[in-house]
Amino acid sequence: MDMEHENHEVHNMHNMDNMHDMDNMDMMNHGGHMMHMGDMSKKLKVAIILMIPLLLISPIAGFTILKFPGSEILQLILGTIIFFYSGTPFFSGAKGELKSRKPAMMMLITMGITVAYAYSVYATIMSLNGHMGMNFWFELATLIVIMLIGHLIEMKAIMGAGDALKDLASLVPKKAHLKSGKDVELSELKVGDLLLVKENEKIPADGLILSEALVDESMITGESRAVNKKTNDLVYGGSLNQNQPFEMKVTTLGKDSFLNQVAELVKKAQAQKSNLENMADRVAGYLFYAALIVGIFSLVFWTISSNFSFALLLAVSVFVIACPHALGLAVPLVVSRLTSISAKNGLLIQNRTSLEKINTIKYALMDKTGTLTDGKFIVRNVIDFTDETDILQIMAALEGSSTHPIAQSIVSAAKPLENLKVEAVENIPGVGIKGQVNQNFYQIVNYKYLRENQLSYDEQKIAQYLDLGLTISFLINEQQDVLGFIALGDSPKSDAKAFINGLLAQGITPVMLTGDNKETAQKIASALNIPEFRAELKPEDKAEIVKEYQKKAGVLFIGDGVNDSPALATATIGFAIGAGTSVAISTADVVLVNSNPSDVLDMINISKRMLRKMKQNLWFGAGYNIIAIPVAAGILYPFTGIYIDPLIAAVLMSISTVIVSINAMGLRYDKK
Ligand SMILES: Nc1ncnc2c1ncn2[C@@H]1O[C@H](COP(=O)(O)OP(=O)(O)OP(=O)(O)O)[C@@H](O)[C@H]1O
Ligand SMILES: [Cu+]
Ligand SMILES: [Mg+2]
Repeated sequence: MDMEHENHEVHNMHNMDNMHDMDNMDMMNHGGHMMHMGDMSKKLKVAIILMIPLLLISPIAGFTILKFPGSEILQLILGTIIFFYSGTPFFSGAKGELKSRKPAMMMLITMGITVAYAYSVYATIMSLNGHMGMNFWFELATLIVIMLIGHLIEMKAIMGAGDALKDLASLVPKKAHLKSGKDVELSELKVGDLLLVKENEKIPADGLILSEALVDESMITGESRAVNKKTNDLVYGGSLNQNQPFEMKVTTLGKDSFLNQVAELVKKAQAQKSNLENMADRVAGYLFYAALIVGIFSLVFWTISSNFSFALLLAVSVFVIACPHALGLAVPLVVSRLTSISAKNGLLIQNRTSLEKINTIKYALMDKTGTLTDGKFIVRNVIDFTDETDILQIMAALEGSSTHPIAQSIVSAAKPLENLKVEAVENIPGVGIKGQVNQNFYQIVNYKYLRENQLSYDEQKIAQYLDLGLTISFLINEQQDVLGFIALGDSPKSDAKAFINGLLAQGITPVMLTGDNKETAQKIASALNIPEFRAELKPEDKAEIVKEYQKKAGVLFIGDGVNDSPALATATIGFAIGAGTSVAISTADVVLVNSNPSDVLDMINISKRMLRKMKQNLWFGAGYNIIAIPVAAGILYPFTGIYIDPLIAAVLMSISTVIVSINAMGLRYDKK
């Protein structure tokens, strides 16, 4: 690896803080506008300072506190400065919206303040020429002030909700101690460096530990227990060394580090747009046109039936109150909460949009080996029909390169291999493995293969192992003679039963799908109380069965193996076991970091709450306008005398976004 490249990656890691800010910018970028918080607060301060003299010299409800020659010119000057200086965030926002041909909230605000400004200039010129008229200078100033405050509050709210990434970034310490005694910046670290990690310090990078230590990884994996690390175990940058100093060797840095990958996932999950969100965007677009039409209509109507300046006032209110901020934030705010809550519960969301389908779920299809069982097979018995060969040796030789859990247990049960020559090894999906050992061709096959190919075998000898619910792997030669078999077993995970019961309690039917034999499947199913199961499946069968169930309702799939990936991709929501194969992990919607199937129950509950919050927010964000726009247009005025001043309209608009963000923050979840 060339050094420059590597340094660049490390640099990326350091920039995680910036990355976080950029993310928020993206969110604020809804209608194509971008605002800077610091800039905005300066513009707000200027507007507030100029607003005070304006308050004294402007007519408010027909009464002016201070009147002196030239005071009208002064109003014009102050108002113009406020409009052109403090109003710019809205203008540039509107420009962006026009460019992307999606007129929305910034356009509405710009229309509102521009109408108010133009009319005030006109009224001031008229009154200088002796015509009396009402002007909006004070309204204009307060409107801009409140809009700026509203948007500042809202930006802060988003930042608060989006803290997940910042929390992750702050986990990594700034410096690392080299074993040689020197302290270096993280950016100077290289793969292979030996580091010293002191007691109660954060681990600076991913690497192999060279002694023993107790490490708290809760901030990364969500696992609350401290993990006892032994020599050559992996430790992750960002976790906490709890008891004694240790040395470690750096293995991964920067972009490839575990923490950075988590951060990337969080970022991706937040950037995805779901159906609900696209709907919100569309409604926000419609609101612009609705406000435009209603605004113009009320302008014409009230000019005819009342007077022009009252008509203008109401038109401005309509534009301002319709600003669909609450709508635009309804979903993103809930999403930021979702990602951080889930991460704390050991759930990594890779594709959150599928979680919105949670209420359709009626079936949970799951794999057996590695998902419900721990996938650590133990060889129980080796039955060798031959005299001249050691079948365990041959089988271990064939399995040497396989990642299948059965393969790994056979390899570890065998004595260290003698000089066997292993060639042309090939997996037989759903069956086993084949290849040559010392020039002789062999296959490892399962029980199903034996029956389907009608090989002769001693049924009696097998029956007792099947009764025990063991998995059996047979060794056959080129002539398809059965040379012997190995009976293996693994045991259910400790929380598998709680998981199944949890699903049943939620009205979700668990179904086990396995490549293993029927007898083993039956044993596990009845031990765990699983009502339906299918066994002896080929890898492609699992996805087909998922489709079959999907005709009836939404389907969850939980799996770990290569043979589970098609099903994971097909399912409505796919969950991969964190300790599973990388293929399974990359196709899943959610990764169970702690490899406990029962964490799926947490995700179900969190998703349901998330969906409820999103819907509440969308209804509120859209519903508020159904009432607010007509009232702002003066519909109540003829009967009750009630109308909405632009100032009040701006306050209501801000309050509506605050309500939406408070509601989103209310998304909480505590594991029972
Ligand atoms: N490398 C292998 N060595 C021995 N047997 C194998 C091997 N690969 C597959 N098999 C046989 O094929 C069957 C199906 O394998 P597959 O990987 O599809 O499912 P599985 O991992 O056993 O079970 P599950 O689907 O529950 O995870 C296994 O039960 C086993 O009998
Ligand atoms: Cu707004
Ligand atoms: Mg499996």
